Amino acid sequence: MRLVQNMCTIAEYPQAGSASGDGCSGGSSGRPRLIKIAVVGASGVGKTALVVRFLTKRFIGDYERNAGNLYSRQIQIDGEMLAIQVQDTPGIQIHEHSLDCNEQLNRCIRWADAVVIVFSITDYKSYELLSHLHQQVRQLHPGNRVPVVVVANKADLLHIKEVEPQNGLQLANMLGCTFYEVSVSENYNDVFNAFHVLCKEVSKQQITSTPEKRRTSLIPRPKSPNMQDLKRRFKQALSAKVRTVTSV
Ligand SMILES: Nc1nc2c(ncn2[C@@H]2O[C@H](COP(=O)(O)OP(=O)(O)OP(=O)(O)O)[C@@H](O)[C@H]2O)c(=O)[nH]1
Repeated sequence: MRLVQNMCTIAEYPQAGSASGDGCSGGSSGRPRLIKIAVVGASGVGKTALVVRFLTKRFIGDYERNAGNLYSRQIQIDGEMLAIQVQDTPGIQIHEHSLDCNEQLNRCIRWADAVVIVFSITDYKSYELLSHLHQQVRQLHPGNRVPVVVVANKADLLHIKEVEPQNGLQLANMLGCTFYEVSVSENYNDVFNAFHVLCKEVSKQQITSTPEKRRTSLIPRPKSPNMQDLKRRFKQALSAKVRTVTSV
């Protein structure tokens, strides 16, 4: 990717959040809490453009094919400074009836606290991929409701649309995801709002789940059987048996 300013890749970025890397510390260490977002979708839907727009406010029309870069930015949400890491992922290849999710993509999804699934309204196949990707996210985060936002991009290209925006909204609702129709090229605010909503959701989850985790770890473990007691009872049982045998 070219011409990216005001951003740094993970290699340059100081590890925000936690040493444990669970993205939930901060607070006590004085560092901003870390929120990790993966952006996934078919090739050419505008994933890189979306990420760059969010991070720099700029639309840069021409990118090299993405190999999966990680970017970061700090934003303030509800008065709290958060460190956001955004993982741009390589475009997914669509096969006949299956999703070709390689290990790199799966790793990104597992790593993320939240996922943005992007499709383009000018590419029906990218829309069809949506439910497969959503399923993949749920499979890779079993028992954990990772927030997912569906972004229908290229809203400025209505004259060549292949997907009715209404269909995107309906499907997103069915999947329980927030939906945003955006034009990365023409509108920064919608892009920002999509990420903002997602960050808020993750932030809320982190805040509510952290004390829960702590409480769970404080619940006493069931005691292991007391060996002395077991031995005593065993001896008692044995001597009772011996008495029975002797008395016969
Ligand atoms: N008209 C229009 N073009 C867009 C918009 N967003 C992205 N594009 C263009 O779509 C093309 C693909 O954008 P990318 O951001 O490279 O798409 P990608 O999903 O990252 O593609 P891969 O790297 O192949 O996965 C580029 O030519 C962008 O300029 C948009 O909102 N409107």
